[in-house]
Parts: sequence; C-alpha cells; structure tokens
Amino acid sequence: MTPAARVQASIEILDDILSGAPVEKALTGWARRSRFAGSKDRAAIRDHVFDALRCRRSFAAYGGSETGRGLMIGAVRSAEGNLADVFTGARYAPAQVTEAEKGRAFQTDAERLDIPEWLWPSFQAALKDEAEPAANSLQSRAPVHLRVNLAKADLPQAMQSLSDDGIQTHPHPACDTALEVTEGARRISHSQAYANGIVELQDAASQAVIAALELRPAMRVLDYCAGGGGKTLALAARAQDVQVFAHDANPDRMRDLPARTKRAGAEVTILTTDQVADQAPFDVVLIDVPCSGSGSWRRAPAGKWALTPDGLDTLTQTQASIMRNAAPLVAEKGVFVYATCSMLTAENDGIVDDFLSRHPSWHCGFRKTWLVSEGTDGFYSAHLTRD
Ligand SMILES: C[S@@+](CC[C@H](N)C(=O)[O-])C[C@H]1O[C@@H](n2cnc3c(N)ncnc32)[C@H](O)[C@@H]1O
Repeated sequence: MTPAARVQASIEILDDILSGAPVEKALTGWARRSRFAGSKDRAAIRDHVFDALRCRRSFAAYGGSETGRGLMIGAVRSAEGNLADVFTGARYAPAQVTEAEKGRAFQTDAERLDIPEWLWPSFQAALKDEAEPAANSLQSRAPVHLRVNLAKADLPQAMQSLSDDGIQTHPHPACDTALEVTEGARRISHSQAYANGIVELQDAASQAVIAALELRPAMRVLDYCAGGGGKTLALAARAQDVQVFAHDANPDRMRDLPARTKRAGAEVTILTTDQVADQAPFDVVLIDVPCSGSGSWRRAPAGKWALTPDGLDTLTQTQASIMRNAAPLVAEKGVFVYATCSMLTAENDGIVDDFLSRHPSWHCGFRKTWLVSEGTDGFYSAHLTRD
C-alpha cells in the first residue's frame, strides 16, 4: 500500500471508532476485509490510528472536524507535513483537501493538551506543575519496556540474548529489572528470550510497584486483582521462596496465567473467590484495582475519551469496596498494598485517605506516584500496616 492509501485506510477505521466501534474490533475488521494489506501496512495503519486517538482533540482542531478525515488532516498539519503529498485524490488515496477544511486555533489548554475538558481541573489539581508535561507525554507513543526474570538471567545476559535476535535495549532507571527497547520491538514475541521466559513485556513502573515491596522468605503473598498476572509473575520472580497466590473476581482474566507461570519457571497458586478467605491471612495483599487507566492512556488512548464523571465515580466506589473487602485478608502484622495505573487524586490518595479515616488502626507508611512524564506509565502505590 502507498503511504496515502494507508492514511485512507486509517480514516475509515477512525470513522468506525468514532461511531462507537471498539478500537481492536475496528482494526481487525478492516484487516479481515483487506487481505491485500501486508503486516507492515497493518502496523503503519495501527500507528496512525493510535496516534490520532491520543491526539483526538488537538488533531480535530488542526484538521477542522472530529471525523476520521479531520483527524488525519490534523495529524499531517500537526507534523508540519505536506497535505498535497498525501491527500492527492489518486486511486486509494484520500481526496484533496478543500478550502473549507481549515484548521482552527485551540480554544482551551485542555484541547491543546488532549485532555477531556471536564477532567482538566482534576488533572491539574492532582499533578500541579507536572500536569502539562504529563498531558504532553500522553500525546506520544509509550516506550516498550521489558521485565527481566532474574530467576532465569541477569540483565547483561538478557540484553545479549535479545540483541542476538535484533532487539536492542538499555536498562531503565525506574527498576533494576527493567529494560527499555530502543530497536526491534516488533521482534520481541518471536525472540528466544521471550520464548524461554527470560523477559516479559511490562512497563517499568509496574515493575517498580513490585520492587518497592519488602518480601521475606516464607511469606504468603496474595495478588487479589491479578488480571493477566503481570504483577503476580513479577512477585513470583522477585523472591523464589515466597508463596504467591493469584485471585481475580473475573477468573477468565487469569486464563493465560498458568502457561505464563510455567514459561517463567515460577509457582503460583490460583484461588477462586470461594477459596480466598479460607487461605487467609496473607503477609502481603496487593490490590491493583480497576481504574481509569489515566497513567496508561498512551497505550490505550480510547480510555481517555471514554471516561466520564459518572464512570470515574463508579470506579472510585469499586476501588473503595475492594479495599474494604480485601483488608480482612491481611495478617495482623501484614502489609496491605493499594495500586492503580492512574494519576488522579480521586483514585489514589482520595481512596487511601478515606479508608484510613474510617479504619483508624491502619497507617500508611509508603506512598508514591510514578509520573508518565518521567518515562514510565503513570502509577500510584500505597503500603498500609496496622498498629
Ligand atoms: C488493573 S487490573 C489488574 C492488572 C494486573 N494486576 C496486572 O498487573 O496485569 C484490575 C483487575 O481487578 C479485577 N477486579 C475487578 N473487581 C474486582 C473485585 N471486586 N475483586 C477482585 N478483583 C476485581 C478485574 O477483573 C481486573 O482484572
């Protein structure tokens, strides 16, 4: 496909998404209907679509309309490209840009920074001087990070194995298991290091949340909201002699966990909701609760536009309820770990402080926010203990 034909395909996919189709469904639906497209075409189109979704408001302003075509005109204008090179009107290319398709000046900071208007005041209140850098970071692609499974290899060994497969990396400062991929990211899933469980795809802040825990031999550690098990596996890899348990209210989310655990050479006991109370108490209970994902909107930009005030309210109620339900699972001298991949106060300090005010025997000894502007996903974690 020509570059212009890829833009035309992106316009069609974006129109599908703007009329309500989930992003992955729109992309795979297009790929299925377009067997002529090769893997490079599909990857380039995916990049166009995700770039446009990250910058949906600013590109719409640059492009003069919030349509697939408006967003792609905005993308070219924002990159200071030449519209006439892409919007040629030739076969398979988008039609030429008309006089009417003018861009306009940004009306608000939130529009310029691609944050929903209603959310910008809370975003600023939470992040203060970091609000604008964080919003800027969310407009760009996320770096690719790997977690080195120290149970199988050290960092230099992992880097060498990846390099042998054409993947270049360097250590990431957020965590001593983290590598940032600088070249060859698309080869990771076919690499020996990945197949042998030496590396896993995981953002450096997600790794740092686990590295911040003090684990001692023979501890029993529960990942209560395990999902796909990214943090479960990071826990299991960090300390071979702790007993790691995984639970999720939706067990289907953990379906790949047994295979991933095997590949990592780790041991994890999966618990159903009925079993979890019988297995209590645990020395560490991690609740990596469902959240807005505001810290990972670079990876999942549709979430930025899908969040509503009511949706945020529902999320905070869920977060508070999980915290209430999981607290009794923590051993008397145990640690209760709250985590989100959000940077919003309502989902972070707001939830923890409300819990502390209702449960005076609990104290918070550690709180940290990882900022998206510092090169990881945005993350938050707090460690609570009892008197
Ligand atoms: C942010 S995701 C977890 C991501 C995962 N820890 C990881 O690192 O890959 C939150 C998870 O919480 C689960 N969840 C939602 N409500 C829950 C509840 N009441 N109890 C336990 N898990 C719940 C969801 O199914 C989802 O998998």
